[in-house]
Amino acid sequence: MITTAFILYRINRIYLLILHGFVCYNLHFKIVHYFHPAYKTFIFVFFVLPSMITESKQMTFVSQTNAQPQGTGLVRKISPSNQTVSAKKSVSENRLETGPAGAPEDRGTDFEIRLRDISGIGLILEKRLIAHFGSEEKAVSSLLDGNIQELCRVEGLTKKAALSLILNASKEQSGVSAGDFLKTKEAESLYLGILKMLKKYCHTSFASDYMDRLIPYPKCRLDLSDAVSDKIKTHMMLIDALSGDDIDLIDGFLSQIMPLKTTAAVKIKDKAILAFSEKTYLSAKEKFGKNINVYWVSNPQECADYFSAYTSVILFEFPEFDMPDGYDYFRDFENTTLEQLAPEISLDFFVQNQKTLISCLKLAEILATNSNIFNGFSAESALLLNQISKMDSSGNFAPGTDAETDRLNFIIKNADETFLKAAGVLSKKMEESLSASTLTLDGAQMMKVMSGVDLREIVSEKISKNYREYAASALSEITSVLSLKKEEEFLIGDVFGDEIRCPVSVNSDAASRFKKHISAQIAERAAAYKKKLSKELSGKKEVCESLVLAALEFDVWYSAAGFAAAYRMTFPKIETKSNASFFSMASGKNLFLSQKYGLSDVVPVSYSAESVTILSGVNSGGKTSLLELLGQCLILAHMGFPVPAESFELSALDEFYYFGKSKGTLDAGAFETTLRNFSGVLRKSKEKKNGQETRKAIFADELEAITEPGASAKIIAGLLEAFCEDANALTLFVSHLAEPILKNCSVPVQVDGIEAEGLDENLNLIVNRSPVKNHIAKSTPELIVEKLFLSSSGDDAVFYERLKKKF
Ligand SMILES: Nc1ncnc2c1ncn2[C@@H]1O[C@H](COP(=O)(O)OP(=O)(O)OP(=O)(O)O)[C@@H](O)[C@H]1O
Repeated sequence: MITTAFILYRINRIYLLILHGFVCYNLHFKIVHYFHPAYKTFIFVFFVLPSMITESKQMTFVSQTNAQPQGTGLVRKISPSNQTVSAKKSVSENRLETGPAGAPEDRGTDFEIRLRDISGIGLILEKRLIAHFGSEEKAVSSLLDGNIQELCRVEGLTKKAALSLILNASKEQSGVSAGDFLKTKEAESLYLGILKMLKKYCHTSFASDYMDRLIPYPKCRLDLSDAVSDKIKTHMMLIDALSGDDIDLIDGFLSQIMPLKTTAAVKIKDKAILAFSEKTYLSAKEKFGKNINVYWVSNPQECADYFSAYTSVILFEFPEFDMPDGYDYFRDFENTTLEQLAPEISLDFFVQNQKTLISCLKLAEILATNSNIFNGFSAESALLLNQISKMDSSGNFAPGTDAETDRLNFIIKNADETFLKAAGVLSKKMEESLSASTLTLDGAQMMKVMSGVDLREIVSEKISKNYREYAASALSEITSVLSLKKEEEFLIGDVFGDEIRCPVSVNSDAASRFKKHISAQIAERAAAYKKKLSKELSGKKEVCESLVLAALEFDVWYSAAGFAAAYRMTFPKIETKSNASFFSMASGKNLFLSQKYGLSDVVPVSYSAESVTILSGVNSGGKTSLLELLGQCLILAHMGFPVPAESFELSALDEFYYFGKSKGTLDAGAFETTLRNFSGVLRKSKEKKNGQETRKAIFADELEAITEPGASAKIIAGLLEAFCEDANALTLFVSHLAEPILKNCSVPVQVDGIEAEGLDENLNLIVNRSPVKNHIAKSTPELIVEKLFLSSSGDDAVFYERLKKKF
């Protein structure tokens, strides 16, 4: 009994506990009352009382705000003004407010969210999130802001998991989830179909992921959809104001924006810190070891090895032995920063994210001239853009930004070719000169040759004047082609070697000495530039991070507005007070058909209905498409989005039930499930939310397929009768059985119809896609059979003809 009591205590169910207590008491006092008399007190003090306290706390919290229980420690206070999808009460201008909106849950007032309140966050993840963000408040903010890039950096958190946490946090914040409005699987797939289309307009994965957080809100939380409407309206106005060229530019910039890459673990490979004492080694290892290799050196040989293995050596102290020259010494270890040791580290963030940052800055620049959506493009942003644009992909000068670096790079690139070319010209001149010469030796010269002196020496002497002249001209040509400075000109003096040879060759040692000198100059210049740039950019990282976040968030609303503009959508008018359940649509176009066939090929449909209606009509007349379109409009309207119609008015809803065409005819399983579903809908009709009756739309498409036609008509009639009794239900059933349903219905039900007049010369149905009010339309399947017969041949035509004869 104690065990059971304990289990009940753990699950905090006071009524079960009291029941348990009651049973125990009976058992105990009637049967085993000779047990210890303190048992009764024990049960009450240790199980009933704590349970009552906990339960009463929970009940207080639910009745107060539906927010989470207050606790100690950190929390994010959320006020309507700082919610990501702002819960700011801004009544849409399209709202027909004939009275106060349905009582929203108290989520709109200040409340607190703790990490553990968010579904999916256990103890370990809670700790990791706090460790990563520095505090629980920051972690909660990050979740509510949907900062997926940062969340993905939390240990063990995949993108999928981070997205799911963001959705859960969003749900915790608003108190509602998509499932509160979308009550059937088909309603959910309609919503997912819309999201899929919407996501195609997103330029960044951030925006695409964010779209999952845009859900249809029930009547009691339409304040949240107002915030969405406001955002989309602002961005639609922006799109209207932009020129086609600007739109192309914005689209291009947005497509370049990627999640920011972090540089925390960057390792500098060409630098090393040498320590000559254990103390310095340990401190340097701890402070800089993550980014720069640190070595404890104890002898000159080791020291020399490190000097030659690394381009740059950093010291905080000197050894007792001699060491090579060429190191960077930092006297004040404590105050030396990583950026001072390796300026390229702080530059790395800008290098790695250069494309994204430039795109964001250019986007900010273009938006600043067209709107006030971004906080203006300041002189600081312009400077930042200039600085970041000057870098190449390694943080060096980008081509065209430093004339001297460009000149030096040109030399490196063209030196070998220029030397070879000059050597070729020189050789040719020498050849010409030699072939036009004769050599006459005097007696002394002949004696020299005979005593072993090389004839080349004598020839060289003879032609040296010419050679010097030609060589000088070749060097001057090199100087001019490579735009060499005086000191560089001096360095190429021996590029053709010391001796006169023909053909003339390039002295590879001299050439590589020269190139080494030029490369050193480039490196020196790059290092100085990096140092200067990293100093200028230090402290700008946070500005850049918020700029990128702003650009990503811009993409969310800009893409949503782009989607709305592409399908010429308009904002609906939602009636929140009227007792009537209705919708009224003018010139609507099914989004899925528009996507498939193109907007201009879809015929606009107008239709309005209230309470309970049957929509009858011709096969292929567009009933399913219309029902789907109305579902799209209901969902989008409750999301705060515009709808694909010239105008759309509706009574606000809490729930949407959509039953698509049943796939299994005469399937007992499908039949039973459908009846159970409707029983659930009717049961819920009687439930109240926040003291208000639940307003719902129930759309069903050809429900008759669930069983044989006669029985179907009876079942549907029964369902419609039940819905007629519910003033809060907006019911629209598409059916080919309007007449038998009416016969079986004890209450009058409105029937509208889509009727076809025949086939046109292209065998298209001549049909008015907008239903005629109070009209039972014939299904006229014979028209479709006729169409198939006329458009086919051979065996197919024989088959269709046979069917045709049946009518
Ligand atoms: N508004 C429209 N504009 C253009 N084409 C349409 C429109 N509505 C429907 N169609 C076309 O008609 C086809 C059939 O439409 P739909 O399935 O909605 O008709 P239905 O009345 O439900 O037919 P059935 O009673 O046979 O199930 C669609 O696939 C589409 O190609």
